[in-house]
Amino acid sequence: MVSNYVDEIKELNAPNVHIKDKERVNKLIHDIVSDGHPNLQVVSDFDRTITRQHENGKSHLSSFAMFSRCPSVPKEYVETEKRLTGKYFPIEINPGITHDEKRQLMEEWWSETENAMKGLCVTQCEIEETASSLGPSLRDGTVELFKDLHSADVPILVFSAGLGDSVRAVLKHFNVYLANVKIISNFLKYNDRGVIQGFDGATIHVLNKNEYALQGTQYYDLVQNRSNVILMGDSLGDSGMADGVSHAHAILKIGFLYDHVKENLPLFMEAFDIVLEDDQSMAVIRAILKYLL
Ligand SMILES: Nc1nc2c(ncn2[C@@H]2O[C@H](COP(=O)(O)O)[C@@H](O)[C@H]2O)c(=O)[nH]1
Ligand SMILES: [Mg+2]
Repeated sequence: MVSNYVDEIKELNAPNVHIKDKERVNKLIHDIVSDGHPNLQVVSDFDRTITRQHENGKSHLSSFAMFSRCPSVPKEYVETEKRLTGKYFPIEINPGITHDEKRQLMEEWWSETENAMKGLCVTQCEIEETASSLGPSLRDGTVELFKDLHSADVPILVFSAGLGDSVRAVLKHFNVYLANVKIISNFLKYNDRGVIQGFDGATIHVLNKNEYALQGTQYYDLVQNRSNVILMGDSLGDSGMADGVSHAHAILKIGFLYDHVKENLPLFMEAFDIVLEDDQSMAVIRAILKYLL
C-alpha cells in the first residue's frame, strides 16, 4: 500500500511543483485513492486552466475574447472589450491589490462587459463556428483526462467566470462535452428575436465562485454522494470553487501559476495544495488518477 504518494509520483517531484504541506497532500491523495472513483468528482476552472495559459509565448484567447471574434460582433463591441480587458486584466492578475478592492473592480468589469453585449445578435451557431476556427489549445492531456473520467463515470464540473456559450463550444469542438461534464458559467440570455439581453442568472466573476450556490443546481444533485474533490484553477478565486460542495470530505486543490510568479507563489501556496509553475499540461492530475481509474 502506497503511503508516500508525493515521493512516489514523479510528476510531483519536478522543480516547478510547489507543495506547502506534503503530509497533507499525502493524506488527501490517500483518502481519494482509498475511497475510489465512485466517491470522486472533479471541479475545474476553464479559462487558462482547461485551456493553456500560453503557447509559444503567446497568451491564449479567453472565452469572452473568442466571442468578440465572432463576425457579427460590431466593431464598437470589439473596441470596448479590448479597452476593458486592457484596463482590468492587469488588475485581475496583480497580487498587490486588496481582495475587496479587486472584487469591486472585477464586478465593474463583468457588468460593463454584460452591458456592452446587450442588443447584439450573435447566434450559438456562430459562437461554435468561431470557437472551432479559433479554438485555443487545451492543456496537454486534457482530452485523455476527460475521456478517462467519462469511462469511470466521474462527474466534471467546469466552473467558469468566462462566457459559458464559448466554453461549451470549445469543449464540443474537442469532443469532450461528454455526458459526465456539466458547465456552470455566464450563459447568454436571448429574447425571442435572438437579441442578447445579458447573462442568464447571477453573474459569476473570478472572485465570487466560492459564494455561488451549487446547491439546487443539476450538478449538485449529481454529486450528492461524492465526497472527494480534485479542484483545478489558475486564479486565487478558483480555490473556493468547491466551497458549495457542503458534504465534501477530501478536497485536493491544484493551482496553475503563470503570472507574477515571485509575488503570487506564497499566495497560491496558501490557497492550493499543489502549485504548478508554468505547467501547460494535465500530467499531475492524470498521474494521481492512475491510482484509482
Ligand atoms: N478577453 C476578455 N477576457 C475576460 C473578459 N471578462 C473576463 N475575462 C477573463 O475570463 C476569465 C474568467 O474565466 P475562468 O474560466 O477562468 O473563470 C478571467 O480570468 C478573465 O481574465 C472580457 O471581457 N474579455
Ligand atoms: Mg481561469
